[in-house]
Amino acid sequence: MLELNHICYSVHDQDGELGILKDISLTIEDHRLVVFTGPNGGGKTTLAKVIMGLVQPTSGQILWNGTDITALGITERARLGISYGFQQPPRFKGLTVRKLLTLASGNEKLPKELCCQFLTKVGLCANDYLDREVDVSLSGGEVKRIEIATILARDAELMIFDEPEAGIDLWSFSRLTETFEQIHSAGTATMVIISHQERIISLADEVIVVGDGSISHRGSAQEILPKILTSTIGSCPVLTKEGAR
Ligand SMILES: Nc1ncnc2c1ncn2[C@@H]1O[C@H](COP(=O)(O)OP(=O)(O)OP(=O)(O)O)[C@@H](O)[C@H]1O
Repeated sequence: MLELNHICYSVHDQDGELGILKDISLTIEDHRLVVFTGPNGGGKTTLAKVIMGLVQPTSGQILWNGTDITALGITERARLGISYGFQQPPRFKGLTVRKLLTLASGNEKLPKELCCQFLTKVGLCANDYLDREVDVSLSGGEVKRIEIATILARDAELMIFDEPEAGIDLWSFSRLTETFEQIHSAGTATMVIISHQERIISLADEVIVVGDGSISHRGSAQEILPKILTSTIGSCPVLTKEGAR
């Protein structure tokens, strides 16, 4: 179980202190699929980075399976079973896709068939990609899918995906949503997916709307989706507290 207690994160700019996350508390039970959505710049990625340990909160506490992990870095959290896929994944010149999957899995002898399965789950044909380097020769959508495959290979207990739909074609997207559904129904991992995509939002057990650094709404996809789809107030409607009233 993941618990965030009164998480705040602020930075200093030329105008003084800028609050980016403002007293966020939430609990995510095991094996749930939770979607963070909301307006651009609302704080979703920062919140995910706080969970992964890429950003240290200014105040507040993070508990993972009852252990306080607030002071732990990304490597220690990864060892505890937390995994994060970047919105814009890095490239690794000199590393092949196969090597990356092998490293992610922690199994030096990861069989080719398993590598193929991970790639198939993100809509990639293994024969075309296993021996390619994860460098600039790959397109943005390809790198994105390869990174998602590494998260699957890691078999983490908590998987955080930051806009997995970004740059991915419709065919691969459909394969990817099936993969999320399969993981969810297998009940083997907790998933936090940052997404603006209706199809992904509809998979969620719970949708958490993050706007202006706070949680403005949370509820089932059935409750939240109609508000997002029908609201026409302002540029990002629903997603203000007033929009909900
Ligand atoms: N280190 C920083 N310094 C200054 N501003 C920052 C910093 N980190 C984040 N921000 C700002 O905090 C806000 C939240 O950013 P974040 O990336 O978390 O939003 P988001 O909800 O993920 O947005 P998007 O949907 O566009 O990906 C943005 O306005 C961003 O510019």
